Amino acid sequence: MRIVVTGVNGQVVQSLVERGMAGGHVVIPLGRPHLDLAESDAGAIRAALELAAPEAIVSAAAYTAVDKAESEPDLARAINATGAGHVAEAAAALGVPLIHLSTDYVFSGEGSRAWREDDPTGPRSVYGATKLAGEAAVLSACPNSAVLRTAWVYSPFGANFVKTMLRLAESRDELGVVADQVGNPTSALDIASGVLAVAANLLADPAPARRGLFHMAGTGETSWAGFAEAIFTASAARGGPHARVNPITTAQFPTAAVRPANSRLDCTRLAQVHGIRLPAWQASLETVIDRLVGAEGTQR
Ligand SMILES: NC(=O)C1=CN([C@@H]2O[C@H](COP(=O)(O)OP(=O)(O)OC[C@H]3O[C@@H](n4cnc5c(N)ncnc54)[C@H](OP(=O)(O)O)[C@@H]3O)[C@@H](O)[C@H]2O)C=CC1
Ligand SMILES: Cc1cn([C@H]2C[C@H](O)[C@@H](COP(=O)(O)OP(=O)(O)O[C@H]3O[C@@H](C)C(=O)[C@@H](O)[C@H]3O)O2)c(=O)[nH]c1=O
Repeated sequence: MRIVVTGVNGQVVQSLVERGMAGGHVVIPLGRPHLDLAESDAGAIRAALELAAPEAIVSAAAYTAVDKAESEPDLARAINATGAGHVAEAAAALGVPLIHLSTDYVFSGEGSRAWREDDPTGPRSVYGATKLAGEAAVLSACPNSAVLRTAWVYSPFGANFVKTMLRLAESRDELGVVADQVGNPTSALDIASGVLAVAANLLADPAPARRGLFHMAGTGETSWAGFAEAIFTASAARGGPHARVNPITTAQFPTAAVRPANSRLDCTRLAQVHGIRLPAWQASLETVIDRLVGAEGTQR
């Protein structure tokens, strides 16, 4: 496949390049200045994508700074909603399938059951609200699309919770980490493999049943505190940085944006329709820590 992906330095973009090339695909990252989701109009976005001659498009660029979005709602909306809609319009005009990524933060966080695709949304943050608007824009502009909601993404690339924990542990013996927000940690490398499989399925048979909204997250759940403990156990086993985790409540860790307490995603539909189930998050974490913590126990 010849896949064009929006963004260059993003976690999912870099994972797609790595997994795509390993699988014999051509993956072309398309980023600023040629494709700026905040600045480019619909015509410029379409021209940039058309020039790259995709067989499928992956929309992985987004405004992902959850707290900062609270004070930059217009920019977050321009990228996550308007920009995503323009990418979808282009995919429809070019007649190629589109895979668009979205988030667990579209949900309110109430209850304790894992969220299904048809559950009511209720974002608590600007980031979540703009991503939800992006989903609607994509689904209405490009019928041959799959919107994949994922969660708690980490990888050897970019910025993420795993790298933050390892960095903080370089200078602290103990860290307070919230224990009352629960979700599904997801490796961007696993997302990349899942995205490639969905793209191949849509190219082979774009039946309406294969399109639409899907949840795609790591198998198994934990809290941020549980995730941090697993990170430090895996890092310590390799001689890397580690700290004691002090489980705290959300109220004890004030942030600009409200995060869902229950972020669990039910990924049954993806398994039934596309035959895809991501690995257990603990196994994928080991793979990523292997790459982040060097043989001599230092952070790479
Ligand atoms: N990170 C997470 O925990 C989660 C992420 N998601 C979703 O998954 C997708 C991928 O996330 P992830 O890989 O972590 O994202 P990152 O934060 O790692 O990367 C964001 C990407 O978006 C690009 N970008 C930002 N602003 C613009 C702009 N104005 N024009 C063009 N590109 C822009 C960045 O550009 P550049 O290459 O120039 O840096 C970068 O490639 C996103 O849709 C996100 O909402 C869903 C759930 C969890
Ligand atoms: C750094 C730190 C965070 N926390 C808490 C704050 C928050 O509730 C939780 C996660 O913090 P972060 O800010 O790293 O993660 P956050 O930016 O909220 O991560 C989210 O990113 C967006 C893009 C998504 O789509 C979501 O799925 C999710 O992955 O951990 C602590 O309790 N202690 C700490 O030392």
